[in-house]
Amino acid sequence: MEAIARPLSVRTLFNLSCKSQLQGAPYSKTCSALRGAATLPLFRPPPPNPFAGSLASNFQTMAEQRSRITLPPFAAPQKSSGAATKESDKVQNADNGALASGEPKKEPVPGKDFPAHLFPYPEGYADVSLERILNMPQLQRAVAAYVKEASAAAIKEKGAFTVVLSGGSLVKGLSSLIGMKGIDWSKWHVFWADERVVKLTDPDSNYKLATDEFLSKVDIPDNQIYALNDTLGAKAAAADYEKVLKNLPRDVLPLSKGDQYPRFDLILLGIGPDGHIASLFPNHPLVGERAKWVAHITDSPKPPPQRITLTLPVINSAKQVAFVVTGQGKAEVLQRILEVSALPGALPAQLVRPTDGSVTWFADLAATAELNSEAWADAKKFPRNAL
Ligand SMILES: O=C1O[C@H](COP(=O)(O)O)[C@@H](O)[C@H](O)[C@H]1O
Repeated sequence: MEAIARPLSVRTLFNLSCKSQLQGAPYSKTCSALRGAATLPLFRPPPPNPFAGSLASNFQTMAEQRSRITLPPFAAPQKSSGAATKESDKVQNADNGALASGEPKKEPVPGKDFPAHLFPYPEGYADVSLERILNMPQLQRAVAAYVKEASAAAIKEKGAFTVVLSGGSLVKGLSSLIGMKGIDWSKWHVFWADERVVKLTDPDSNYKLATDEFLSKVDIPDNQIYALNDTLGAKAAAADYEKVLKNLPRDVLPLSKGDQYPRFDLILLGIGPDGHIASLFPNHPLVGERAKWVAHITDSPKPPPQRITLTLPVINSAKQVAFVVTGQGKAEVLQRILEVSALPGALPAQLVRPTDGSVTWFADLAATAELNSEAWADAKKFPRNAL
């Protein structure tokens, strides 16, 4: 009797609030906020449902609490019209940097004519979407399903699947692929977006992390897992990795249009709380690297200092790029990446704009807590700096 009359504890109320939202309506960020913050008014009505924005909330089931938002496209680069006359062609060429005499104007060289990291935003116009997913297990399942689909499509098209892994928190998410039916592991070729220049047995090695969590538990042939040569220093290791990529058969790893860079089927990226991707750090001259496929860094702000990394144009040549972002610690940087126009180079993740590919952001609710996605429809461009 006494037990029934006793008021519900604060913790119980919080949990009930979350539970009812889970059962009756999609989870809202109030739910996660309530779990941690006792200062919020207990009975404040929940804010508008973040899954039901005016943008296309075109994916939502009760079994998997998630919503898919297609982001407004990047501004497309101007293309010359096929029907242009000779005169208008000249104007177009002049606009594009060619002199009227037909002699090409010299391209300014990053690092020489202007600071390497202050180049303009790349002119990609990829499809970008954000998958906002309730929690870690659901996010891991969603990422696994997406990777499986990408692998099936690539194997059907060219008999091989080239997938690039990052290190860090995203690797755990790949464990949901283990035991999945219908994946032809024998056709997988695995690479790294970045690697720390340490022994492959070192706890800091991205290879070791992926091997422990995932690669040792699936049947990918060893000679199709392209690890760093850990007997070399950073500079030589980057050159060696680039050589490995260049020597692969082109039916496994084709080149992008223009034959300049490799075109991976899928690149999986995490982001650091500073907005770094792979080992391309904010305002580091390496962000402006154009000539190399793989570059080295010896002063990484995040330890260990010596690393190798794919360069930005290689990332932007991929068929599909997926970001996996989880946890409250990433909420602020995700908001800046998706809603604020930073100086080019200040947030390397903003420079991921594949020329002929798609970008999918997989993020849990904690990581999306700071987004104002309801207002995105009005901004109609990326980043949505009008917000
Ligand atoms: O150092 C690195 O950090 C990033 C982000 O890692 P996270 O643990 O914060 O998710 C990672 O993507 C990169 O590959 C790694 O070398």
